[in-house]
Amino acid sequence: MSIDVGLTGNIASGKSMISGMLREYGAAVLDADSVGKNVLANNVEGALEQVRSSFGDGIFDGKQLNRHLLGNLVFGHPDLLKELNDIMVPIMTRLVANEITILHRTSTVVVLDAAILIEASWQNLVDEIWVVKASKNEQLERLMTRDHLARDEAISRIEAQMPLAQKLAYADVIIDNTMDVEQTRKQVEMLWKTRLQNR
Ligand SMILES: CC(C)(COP(=O)(O)OP(=O)(O)OC[C@H]1O[C@@H](n2cnc3c(N)ncnc32)[C@H](O)[C@@H]1O)[C@@H](O)C(=O)NCCC(=O)NCCS
Ligand SMILES: Nc1ncnc2c1ncn2[C@@H]1O[C@H](COP(=O)(O)OP(=O)(O)OP(=O)(O)O)[C@@H](O)[C@H]1O
Repeated sequence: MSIDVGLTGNIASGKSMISGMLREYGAAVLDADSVGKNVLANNVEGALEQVRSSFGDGIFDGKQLNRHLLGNLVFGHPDLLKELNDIMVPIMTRLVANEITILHRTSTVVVLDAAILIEASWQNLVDEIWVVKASKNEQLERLMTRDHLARDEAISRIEAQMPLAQKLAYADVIIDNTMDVEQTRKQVEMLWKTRLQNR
């Protein structure tokens, strides 16, 4: 029997690191950030044109979308983030659902790595929800380092997301990533062995 795991948690909490570990054990991983990037890079269903007509030419360098500028715009303004989500989420939902079906042709375990899993109602696409826990300070430090963001840019990205406490209410499994990487790896190894390995 196959299984779909929705791996969520807030920005820079460690989802990609954990999905990378699950991939090493044998899971197929679908990264929602990559799906979103593909939608805009390839103008899937006219998304890029919709973004230009909603947000204007100021976030483009010629024909090229400046993702950093769009991020600075929407993450500071909930109404604008909603406008972007209204364009992106329906398109991404179709792609994510389709991709999960395709991945199941070759893998029994599929992990959907998505910060917006609950916000996008993708909990309906998976069997279990795993939530990664990190403190806001850890998110902030890791985000500034990873994405070379200024403190205020990083804070606005963190504050734009559904609070962790709300996500935890949906959790079948909680992964504590507040310690060092080895402590997290031990939890992931145990979860693989007890919940996924024999699928
Ligand atoms: C606003 C955009 C252009 C900023 O691009 P940028 O390259 O700076 O960031 P990137 O896409 O790598 O996202 C970084 C992180 O931001 C957070 N994030 C991204 N989009 C959202 C969103 N709509 N709501 C809440 N958090 C988000 C996630 O934690 C994500 O991992 C981009 O994030 C985007 O197109 N977002 C809408 C599509 C989407 O929801 N993607 C995320 C799926 S999890
Ligand atoms: N326990 C940890 N200790 C130290 N650094 C960590 C730990 N966990 C993750 N990191 C680092 O923090 C950064 C953020 O982790 P990661 O990219 O996995 O987060 P994410 O949840 O996938 O973020 P996003 O929502 O933006 O996709 C990475 O540079 C990662 O190497």
